Amino acid sequence: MKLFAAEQIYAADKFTIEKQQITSDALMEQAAIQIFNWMHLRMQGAPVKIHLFCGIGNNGGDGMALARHLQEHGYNIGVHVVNYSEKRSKDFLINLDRLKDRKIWPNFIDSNCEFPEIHKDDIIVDAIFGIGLNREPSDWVVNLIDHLHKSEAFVLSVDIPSGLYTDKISTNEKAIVKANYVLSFQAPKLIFFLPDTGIYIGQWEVLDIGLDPEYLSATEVEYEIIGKNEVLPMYKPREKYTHKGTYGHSLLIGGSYGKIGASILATKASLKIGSGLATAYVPKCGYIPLQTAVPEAMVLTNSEEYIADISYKIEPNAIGVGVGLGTEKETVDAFSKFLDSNKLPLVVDADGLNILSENKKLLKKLPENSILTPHPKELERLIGVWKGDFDKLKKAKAFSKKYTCVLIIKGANTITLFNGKVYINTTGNPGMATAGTGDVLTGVITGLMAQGYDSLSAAIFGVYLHGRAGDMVVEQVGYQSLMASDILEALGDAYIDLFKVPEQAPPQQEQQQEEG
Ligand SMILES: NC(=O)C1=CN([C@@H]2O[C@H](COP(=O)(O)OP(=O)(O)OC[C@H]3O[C@@H](n4cnc5c(N)ncnc54)[C@H](OP(=O)(O)O)[C@@H]3O)[C@@H](O)[C@H]2O)[C@H](O)CC1
Ligand SMILES: [K+]
Repeated sequence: MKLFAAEQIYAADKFTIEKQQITSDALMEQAAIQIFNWMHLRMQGAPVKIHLFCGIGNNGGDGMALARHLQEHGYNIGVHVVNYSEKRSKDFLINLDRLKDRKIWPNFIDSNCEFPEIHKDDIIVDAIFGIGLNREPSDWVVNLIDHLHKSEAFVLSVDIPSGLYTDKISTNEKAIVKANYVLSFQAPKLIFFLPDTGIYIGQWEVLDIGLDPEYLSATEVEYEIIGKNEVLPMYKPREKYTHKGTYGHSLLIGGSYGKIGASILATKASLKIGSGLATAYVPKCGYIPLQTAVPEAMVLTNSEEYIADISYKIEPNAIGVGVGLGTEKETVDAFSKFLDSNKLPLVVDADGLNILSENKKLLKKLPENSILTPHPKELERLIGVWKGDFDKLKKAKAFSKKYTCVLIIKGANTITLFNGKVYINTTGNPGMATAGTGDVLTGVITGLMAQGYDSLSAAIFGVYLHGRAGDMVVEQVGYQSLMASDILEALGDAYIDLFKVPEQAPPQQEQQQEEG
């Protein structure tokens, strides 16, 4: 699903208004009705007090129009205008008048006013700022936001939590509304998925307000979120008259004394994801563990406790390197020599990444379209420190461009970057923050490449399947007990699930069906 920048949303508004020959306040009305339907379906006329805090722009206008619909259906509302500027938007004013026509007189709040009392069981609708925030809110608005938080009431934010910018990080965390739920128009926003800003969003849902679908589909975006709909077209079905050679040979280079488990996990994962053959290249101390734990795999060995040379006669289709590798001087030299002769794009993880960041000149030796899979600390060693998520993305994009590599930034929403585009994964859970899950991911991606997936597809699809396997197995074992081997075992279920459960219909469609 595409994630649009604020300017693209404003442009889509303009285009839709012209094409459909409607007014901008009709679009606002559409947005407000969608929110009203959402609330009404859940609240069923409950007499809970709803406090609507509305700014003076179009986000506030949405709130004012919503207030009118709630009032018309008998809800117990209090409308508060957060009067932070004299520059009220046209559609805000139209909706203010419509409220007044119905004898609803909002409470105007400014720097000199007492804030309204809010009870813990009330509901707050946050329509103070939307995607138009362009500077830090005044101190009194920050105090108001603090007042909202102190009430402990449920907060429903319109479009985005007020105080979040769409393209940068706020300098004052107190100026940001913590939303229990966000109803976002047309598409989710990038900030919902970044660690610095995602913390302000409990849950989110998208409401279709009728922006022109053709315009949206023709609009090129920098950011996409990846769910089942996005990965399904990548899937390569298994054909009848084929054999193990058809599905490629994965080579997993890694392991050292005490870290042979990493090689076992990666090698097994490459087979579990469908590689026809797999070979583990490990130091001798890994020979028996590997042959015992993964009888399906072949094993090549080198010196005793760590890899001191990388040479082989096999012809793999994909190579994953780095898991459990260690950073001994001889290993670094072996890796460097290997890079001189190797032509296949690599999947590099763990100590492979550490060696690269300690010896940056080796980065130039990586074949084009190699995949690097750092967690945040490893990323920092590669690209340097960053100031906030947007700076991190900028630096990561520049890095991926400079070395023509796919960069996978592991985290709560794992992010894949390539060729200036960013793909945000939606599967996975906190239970996966545990030893060995990265090794499994390396094996998964290597195994996909062995089967002929190009680097970017292998990265996106592999991250999705790995997360989905984690999500499926966590339901049986729970967050705390989830182990990397459990993910391995669930990879097959993740594949089957691709075709089993249709992706949930967007909520507003369900709503219309129920109502109609
Ligand atoms: N297609 C859609 O998604 C639709 C979305 N709608 C809603 O519209 C908002 C965006 O509305 P907009 O009026 O552009 O912006 P805001 O409501 O977020 O902000 C209003 C103005 O406030 C000024 N501003 C910005 N930051 C501050 C600040 N810190 N202090 C005071 N004032 C501030 C700014 O104007 P300036 O000229 O003063 O710079 C903003 O313009 C979107 O989020 C949706 O909720 C439509 O209703 C339907 C279509
Ligand atoms: K808001």
